[in-house]
Amino acid sequence: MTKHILIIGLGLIGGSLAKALQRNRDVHVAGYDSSALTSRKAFKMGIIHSSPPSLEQAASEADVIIFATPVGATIKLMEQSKYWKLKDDVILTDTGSTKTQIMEASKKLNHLFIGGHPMAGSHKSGVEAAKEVLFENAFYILTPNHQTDEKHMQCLTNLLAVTKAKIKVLTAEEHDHMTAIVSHFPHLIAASLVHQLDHEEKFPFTRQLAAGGFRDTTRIASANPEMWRDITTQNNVMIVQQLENWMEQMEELKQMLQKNDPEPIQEYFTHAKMVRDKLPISGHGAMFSVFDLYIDIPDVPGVISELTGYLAEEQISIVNLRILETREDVFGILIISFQTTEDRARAQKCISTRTIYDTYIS
Ligand SMILES: NC(=O)c1ccc[n+]([C@@H]2O[C@H](COP(=O)([O-])OP(=O)(O)OC[C@H]3O[C@@H](n4cnc5c(N)ncnc54)[C@H](O)[C@@H]3O)[C@@H](O)[C@H]2O)c1
Ligand SMILES: O=C(O)C(=O)C[C@]1(C(=O)O)C=C[C@@H](O)C=C1
Repeated sequence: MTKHILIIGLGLIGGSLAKALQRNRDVHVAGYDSSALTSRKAFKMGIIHSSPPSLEQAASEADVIIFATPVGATIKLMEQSKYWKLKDDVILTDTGSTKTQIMEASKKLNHLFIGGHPMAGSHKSGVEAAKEVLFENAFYILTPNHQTDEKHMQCLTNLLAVTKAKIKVLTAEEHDHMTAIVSHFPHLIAASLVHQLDHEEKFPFTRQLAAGGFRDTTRIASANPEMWRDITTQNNVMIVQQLENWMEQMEELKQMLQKNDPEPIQEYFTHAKMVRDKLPISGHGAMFSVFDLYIDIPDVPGVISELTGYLAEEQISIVNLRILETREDVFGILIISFQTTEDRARAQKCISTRTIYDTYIS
């Protein structure tokens, strides 16, 4: 029997989920967005099967409703859902980056709610950025509440299986504690690093020098400000706690730097490198939204079109392309990003067999 899914909010996450859920032939994916243009685009792009004009009507036909809206809007929609005529055993769920306030709001609902958060994403937003493979190998956190039973949990897990994400069950508090450390607070650090450029008046050229290091560290600062406003205000206590821990550590770091003893300074970097190098790299997850291939290229005209031409011939799609450094007579590094590890492996093989350029994965 066809399962009717309604996704509310057709941006990066709602659109990606819609695409992935369509892999299952037995589901009908209806999509609703407060922007009529977005709903229309999603329908035209084939991301959703139908674009119902009335949210309440669509909700009444759904077996599963997924709120994929910014977390502030999600809480308001959850409130409204109390007045919708829903099927008795409908499952309500969300994709929000915070969980405590959403799970608190779920207690007032008349229907079953299971919190959700796919730990994969990007600094890009909007339906155009939606990718069917976004959640593959990433953790997908579920936060059941007191009403959740095994049957409904299994039902949602089965539905999400096509995303190829790894389901992990946590409490809302565990979720918000951990995401404050690995997702929310890093976002503030990235934004604060970018703000440092505003204070640099002596050498305006500094911005032009922002190369690999600065760009890599601050990529996430390009994400949707409204989404991050909502995340920061909802998980505020955990984030402030994290900031306090960080400031204590920065004080220790400052003291170490003032002593300027090379040994502990190297140890500081060594320990960070060791922990960073051991982080799991198998999925998109919190760490990777794209997969980079590094290629040593000579600084000669036409080399980039030569390489992209080979990839095009073998139908390997690229997501991004950038050069780290090129000087005359010196090899520069071309970084080509791919959507999946499979694409990257095919590209590496293609370039290694067709050229003499060295390729490597960082
Ligand atoms: N971007 C990420 O990396 C990421 C990753 C995992 C989870 N999330 C979470 O998923 C949710 C969606 O994030 P996104 O990146 O897809 O955002 P997005 O900005 O790409 O899309 C959000 C969509 O929701 C729509 N919307 C806003 N208010 C609405 C309302 N009241 N009714 C209907 N539609 C409404 C917007 O028009 C937009 O199309 C957020 O809660 C976010 O915290 C984001
Ligand atoms: O990769 C990115 O650009 C992201 O910021 C994705 C990221 C994260 O912090 O890891 C952002 C917010 C989400 O709730 C989950 C994933």
